[in-house]
Amino acid sequence: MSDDGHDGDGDHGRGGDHGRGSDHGRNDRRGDRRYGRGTDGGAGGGRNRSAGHPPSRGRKPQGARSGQQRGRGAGTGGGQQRHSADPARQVAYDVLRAVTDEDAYANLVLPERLRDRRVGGRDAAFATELAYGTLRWQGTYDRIVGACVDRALSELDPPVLDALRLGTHQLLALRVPPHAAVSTTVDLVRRRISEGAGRFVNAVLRKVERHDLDGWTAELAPTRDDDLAGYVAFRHGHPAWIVRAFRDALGPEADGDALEACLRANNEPAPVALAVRPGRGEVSELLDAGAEPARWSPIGATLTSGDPGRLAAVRSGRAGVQDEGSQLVTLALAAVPVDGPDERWLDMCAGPGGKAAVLGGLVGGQGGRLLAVEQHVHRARLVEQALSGDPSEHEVLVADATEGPWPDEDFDRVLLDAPCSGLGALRRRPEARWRRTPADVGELRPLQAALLLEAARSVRPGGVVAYVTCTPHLAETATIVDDVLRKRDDMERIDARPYLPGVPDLGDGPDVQLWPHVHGTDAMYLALLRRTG
Ligand SMILES: C[S@@+](CC[C@H](N)C(=O)[O-])C[C@H]1O[C@@H](n2cnc3c(N)ncnc32)[C@H](O)[C@@H]1O
Repeated sequence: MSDDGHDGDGDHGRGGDHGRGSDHGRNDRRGDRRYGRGTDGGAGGGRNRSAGHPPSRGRKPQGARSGQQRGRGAGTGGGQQRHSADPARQVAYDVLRAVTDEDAYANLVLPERLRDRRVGGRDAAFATELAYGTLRWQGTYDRIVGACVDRALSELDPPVLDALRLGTHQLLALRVPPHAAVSTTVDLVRRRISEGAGRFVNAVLRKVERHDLDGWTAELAPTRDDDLAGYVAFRHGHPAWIVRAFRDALGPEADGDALEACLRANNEPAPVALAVRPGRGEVSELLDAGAEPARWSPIGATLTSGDPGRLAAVRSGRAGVQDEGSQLVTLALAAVPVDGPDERWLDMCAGPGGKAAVLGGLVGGQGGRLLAVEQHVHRARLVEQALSGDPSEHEVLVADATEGPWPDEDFDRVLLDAPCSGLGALRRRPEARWRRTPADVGELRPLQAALLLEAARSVRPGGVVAYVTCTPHLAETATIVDDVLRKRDDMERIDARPYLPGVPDLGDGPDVQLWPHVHGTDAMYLALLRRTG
């Protein structure tokens, strides 16, 4: 797991539960069998061709599948299932089931399931592509599956729907031969659910197979000219409201191609970015261990293969996993000149502590101290861990930072890495785009504004505040800053761009918006504000 708050810790918002989503309750519908009532009729007349499948990876001899009704085995891969010859698909299906039924986070569940089923190497890579790809494209696949069945998707048994999504991904996005995509999915459904469900899935996937993604786009999506957001939402597997938010944030000059490039980047795996903790580690150590230099961050490196946990620097806490965008915005705050003392730094929303670990080292290097505040105890513990071994003076405080228990004007620099929708880190959270809603953004706004007002109260005249989010949504970024500046005429925006030296394409300023398709980072937003009086 990353130690960066934006890198897949599963919570960009209010510090919820780890390992499963807590923000959107789901009905547990296990055991509710609503796929085709014992036949394949629900698919609208598809033939049951399962008996005629060509041999493919993962098929067992017929005799191994006696007693097909697997009862509760349709769940998330409990221990009773028989060993399968197709471990990658089993793992991917386990992950989809956990995400659907338990609101789990795929990036946390996948490594567990790979370990449980002892899947490694190329199978692990294939399982990851299957699970992450299926989750990313879920909305598009649901539209396609919906066009191939004669009932509402909500009437399908969730384990069956997950299997249909998995089969659809193989048919439309991977180079799996169609017969193998269908037969392996049907085989999996027979083992994990029932013969009847297998027939149903067979019939539906035979219909999905009729078109490729372009064909389905032509059939189901609006045209690009009529409705750009609707078209690219379907074509790139995003909800339309998120597409519109990205389009607004990209700005009026950005054309449809830029929007599509941005969405395409959200569908690519993020690189494993590392940062050394100032005062504790050296980039050279990461490079000696096989990492490559980061493009711009002087404390960064990129691991092109392998597990970061194997690096001694990471294991010892001299370095951590942290998106390069997170590094750049943190370093920018530290680089702005301030007149007078520069000894007291505040990180208002510190959990799990990636940026605090960088700030602690930097302020410690000049003899100052860091106060790291986090509202949730379990996340405050992670901040402690991130800062443990840091020789500088620091304190971790569990508190609500909207009501900080410190005097006015107490700090020279303040980082507000605000709880946000996390739409800038969709690369890392494959299911997140379908869980988030516009209402989440609306709910976060008052908290973001209250925290920024508190940051303004906390910084001394001449001191500087960094307002950071891992979302480009304008309702969480520039408009929050605008609102607060209207209330605080003793705060002014600073042009942030010079404090990200060498980073190209930073727009017209004064705020900075990084982009996955332009900078290869998460879509981090940074506004720098100086207190003038
Ligand atoms: C985006 S994350 C911060 C990531 C962190 N800066 C890092 O780099 O690791 C936002 C954090 O703010 C915390 N938080 C939310 N509301 C808060 C509040 N009112 N006071 C303090 N912390 C809060 C959340 O629990 C979450 O850990």
